[in-house]
Amino acid sequence: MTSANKAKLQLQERVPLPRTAWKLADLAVLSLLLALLARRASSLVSSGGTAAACTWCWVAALICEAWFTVVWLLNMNAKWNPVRFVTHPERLAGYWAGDDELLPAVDMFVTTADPKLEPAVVTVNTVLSLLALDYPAGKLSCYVSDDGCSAVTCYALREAAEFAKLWVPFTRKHGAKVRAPFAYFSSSSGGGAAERGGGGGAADADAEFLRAWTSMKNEYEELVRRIESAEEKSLVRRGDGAFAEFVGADRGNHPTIIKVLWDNDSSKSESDEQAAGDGVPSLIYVSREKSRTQPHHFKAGAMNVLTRVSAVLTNAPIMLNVDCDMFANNPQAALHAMCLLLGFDDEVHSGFVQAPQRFYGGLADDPFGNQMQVIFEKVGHGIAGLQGIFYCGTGCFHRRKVMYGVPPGSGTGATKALAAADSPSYKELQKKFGSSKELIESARSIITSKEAPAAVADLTSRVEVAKQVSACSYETGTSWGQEVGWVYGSMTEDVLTGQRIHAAGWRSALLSPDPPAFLGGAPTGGPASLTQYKRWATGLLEIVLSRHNPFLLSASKRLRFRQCLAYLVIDVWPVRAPFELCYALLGPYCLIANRSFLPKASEPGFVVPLALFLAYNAYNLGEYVDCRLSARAWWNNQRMQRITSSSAWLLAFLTVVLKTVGLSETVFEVTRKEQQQQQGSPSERGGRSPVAAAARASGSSCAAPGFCSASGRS
Ligand SMILES: O=c1ccn([C@@H]2O[C@H](COP(=O)(O)OP(=O)(O)O[C@H]3O[C@H](CO)[C@@H](O)[C@H](O)[C@H]3O)[C@@H](O)[C@H]2O)c(=O)[nH]1
Ligand SMILES: [Mn+2]
Repeated sequence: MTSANKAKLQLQERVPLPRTAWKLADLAVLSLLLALLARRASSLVSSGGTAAACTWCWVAALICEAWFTVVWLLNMNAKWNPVRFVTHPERLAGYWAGDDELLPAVDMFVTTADPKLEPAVVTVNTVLSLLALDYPAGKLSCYVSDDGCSAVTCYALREAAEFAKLWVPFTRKHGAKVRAPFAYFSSSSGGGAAERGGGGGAADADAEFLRAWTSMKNEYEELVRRIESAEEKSLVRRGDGAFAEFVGADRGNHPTIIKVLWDNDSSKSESDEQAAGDGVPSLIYVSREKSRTQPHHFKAGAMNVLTRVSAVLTNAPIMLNVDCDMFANNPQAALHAMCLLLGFDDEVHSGFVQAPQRFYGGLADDPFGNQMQVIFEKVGHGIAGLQGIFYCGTGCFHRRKVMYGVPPGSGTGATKALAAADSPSYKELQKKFGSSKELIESARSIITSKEAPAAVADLTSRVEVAKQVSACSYETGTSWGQEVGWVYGSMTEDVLTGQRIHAAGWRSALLSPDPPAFLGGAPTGGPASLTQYKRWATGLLEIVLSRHNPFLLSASKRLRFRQCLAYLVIDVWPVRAPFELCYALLGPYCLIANRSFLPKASEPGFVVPLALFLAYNAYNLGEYVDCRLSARAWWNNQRMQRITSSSAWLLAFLTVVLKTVGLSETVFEVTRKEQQQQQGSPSERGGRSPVAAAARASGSSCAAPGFCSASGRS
């Protein structure tokens, strides 16, 4: 083994997590389920059709219980061999011999769709946290897709680009632990010298830091104030023409608007004494063309436009995508991800790198059951041990070539020469990627894994080309939305797209550094949360009923069988609804009709359902305890599970039935994002917070500037 390979191995470790006791518990519940089925089947046979209504109940119960057993088996499979990935970003320097130039570039995508449901301040915080990541700024570019076509969002980002010139150097200089300003100012302290490690000349340094902190906080509050007072109409009317393109633009019908808000390259020529290192990453605003006559495919469509726009501008080999409300919580997130993208001997192991969804500001004990901590912990790590974690739509690093449909094995080592030899023809590329010459050339360089093409010198000079590839009609007759890019046809484009990648033979890696790489917002209200569950369930059933059904992919492509079963754990959500509802109604029905669907307490057979009830609930509660969650959270989630199943999942089931018979269409209902504070514990985040203290004193529940005033909106 070469020394380079050794260094590679050390960037990450794949650590199997032992769970012998859990496996025994899995089997115990399974045997009880089987015993229940066996007893029920045998008593049905022996009763031989006496007492018709009773038999009817028992048959229904048998069918439901058989289904529950299938669901249990699916979950068992998904959880059986969990793994964890440990990443060592500090070793990256050794890997490259300290030459940052060798780190791959990353194009970062943020999507926003509605300035009302997704306030611009939220998006701005996400963008700022990405711009301030610990990574060479010249290697990062941030693209924001605005499906809302809002001048306010564009204005907010333009202001954010200005603020970033202060913010990025500030966070780097002081080693800020979290780089979304709202989270930083609600958790850090201007007087917290300890936070920065103290050291010699501490008093002077402290005074200087306090000055810098205070002035930065003022700047941020000013930024928030400007954004919140910005008005669509007056911006558009403004004389300077900066927002001229928004005049008369209707969000469902308008030409493409692309604005280079900041070009990192230009910072190098500028003698800006503020700019530390190589300055601030580029920031590009994109509002793709919309027309009422063309489908726009919701988020998947937006992601594909960003993929193409970035291809003709910066063409980074790695793409990071986050939702507008999901900020980078760990400044080293990109470096940790690189450990997984570069750290395997064979890149097949990390076709993409996904951080589990974690939420900030969530309600205590998860009353709406939408934080899904146990699922991510148990099923997430379990699937990571199979072919790899699912793509969750946000907090994910993709290889561009994987998105372009390149199968594993091409372009590495010995096969590299081969791939170059049968480099696809211009015609083939045109058929797949569409007519743009620039896009075809950039795709060719990605597919053949040639050296990264020289970056475009001046981003603005390419805007016209970028507009061409963002047109509504660009995808017509190409492979976009099918074999290339984000896949169309499901409300859960993320699961569908990840499935295609796994079916191509790639594996994926789970990114779980401490602190978590990204934090997002979860709905804090019942209806929003149920709407979200309904959309997911709709999308999942759409997948099951399409040609992307996991069984078909497993039979015809390289989706592993156990991974296929793992996908089914979530794919069957809506299908669970009718069974769970039926079983829940059996009890009341039997009470009213004076029947029973369970053995009487005096009968010996009673012990099986009783033991199952106890074992199943103890198992579930045990999982919550294992994830350091409260019994209250367990109870809340059990309750929400019943509600979700009999409302959101059931409606999703019916929606897809209606869609299948051609009576309705499915639409993506955007989740409302709330402006709220970061609720990380101050001690964990580094010290007391004067802002929080002030907020407490004034009786306000919100500590983050700019996040209080508007919370009444939701
Ligand atoms: O037409 C649209 C609709 C949505 N979005 C964006 O898509 C993202 C996700 O939308 P959201 O309403 O927040 O949905 P969630 O249910 O919270 O999202 C989860 O589920 C989605 C699939 O249903 C995934 O795409 C997301 O990444 C995942 O976080 C947001 O950034 C939106 O701005 C668009 O860009 N265009
Ligand atoms: Mn969301």
